[in-house]
Amino acid sequence: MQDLRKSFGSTRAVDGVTFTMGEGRRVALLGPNGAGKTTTIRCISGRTRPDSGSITLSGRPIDEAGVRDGIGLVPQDIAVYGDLSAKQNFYTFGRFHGLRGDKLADRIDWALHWTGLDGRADELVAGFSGGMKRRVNLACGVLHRPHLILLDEPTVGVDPQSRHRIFSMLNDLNAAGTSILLTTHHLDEAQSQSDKIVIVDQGRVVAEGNFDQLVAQTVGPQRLVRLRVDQASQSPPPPHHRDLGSGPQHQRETVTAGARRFATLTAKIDDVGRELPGVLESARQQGFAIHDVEVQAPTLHDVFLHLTGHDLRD
Ligand SMILES: Nc1ncnc2c1ncn2[C@@H]1O[C@H](COP(=O)(O)OP(=O)(O)OP(=O)(O)O)[C@@H](O)[C@H]1O
Repeated sequence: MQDLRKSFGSTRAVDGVTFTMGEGRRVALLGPNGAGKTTTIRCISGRTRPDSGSITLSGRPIDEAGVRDGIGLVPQDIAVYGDLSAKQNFYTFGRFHGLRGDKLADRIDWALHWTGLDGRADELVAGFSGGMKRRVNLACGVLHRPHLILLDEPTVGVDPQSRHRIFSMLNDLNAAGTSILLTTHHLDEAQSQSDKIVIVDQGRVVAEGNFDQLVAQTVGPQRLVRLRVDQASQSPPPPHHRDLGSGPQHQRETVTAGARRFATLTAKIDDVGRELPGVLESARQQGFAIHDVEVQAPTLHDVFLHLTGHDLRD
């Protein structure tokens, strides 16, 4: 995708988006509400006409006859027929995708098996749970064996167990060579379900790469060390800033549990093996009894904040 642009009136929904995917890859478009993710997906699927820019699939312009046949779209809103059974939905969507005869019958069997709905094939979808409806929605978009699946927020409103199941289904397709482009505003989903993350904000790509590359490009390898210390022996209480020997550090909070007072001290270090012993020793020399140590690696949240200056949920 090269320099894709789309405005709605004065709103620049997509403002020059460029990225590549690669065959068989799993790419996550990560961004807050209104970042332009859905509009990007809709431009690829042909539901929205971009103002400018180019999209190619396996080297062919996406508007060329037949190219979009290799794409499967799974929309954010569940778009299946509640008054039809799972099997009837697969039959109907299979026909939309041009399947007929034995091929259609084979794919209906496959979809029922893939969604785990073999035993509920003839029940009306309206009576299904949210997670089951999502699975039917997913299968309806991929009945025709697309090379590329576009998934717009595939797990909105589903419980963690259903989420896990949906991603396991997608992993099966990806393992068989299908490329997957999904939009999400879940940091954990982007990190665990993709081998490349494209971070979008206000219609623009602000960074792309795998998680390690994004961390290296932004916050770097710095770890946050949290020491939970016992202040019972400290008299008078420690000042707010303490020298733990490495990086900036400060006293974060003091809590009282019975007669004991606990405080959390923090330090930032680059090399856990080399610097952590010094931090612990420094706290010990200052008279703190250490209860707990937590070392926190940079997260995608830190990366996003670093890049955009705001939280993903702002
Ligand atoms: N059909 C439309 N008419 C007018 N404005 C639109 C239309 N579609 C999208 N927009 C606007 O374009 C911007 C980008 O919207 P889009 O839905 O692409 O973002 P998104 O990242 O997918 O957000 P969400 O996570 O909320 O779905 C928003 O400001 C949105 O209000």
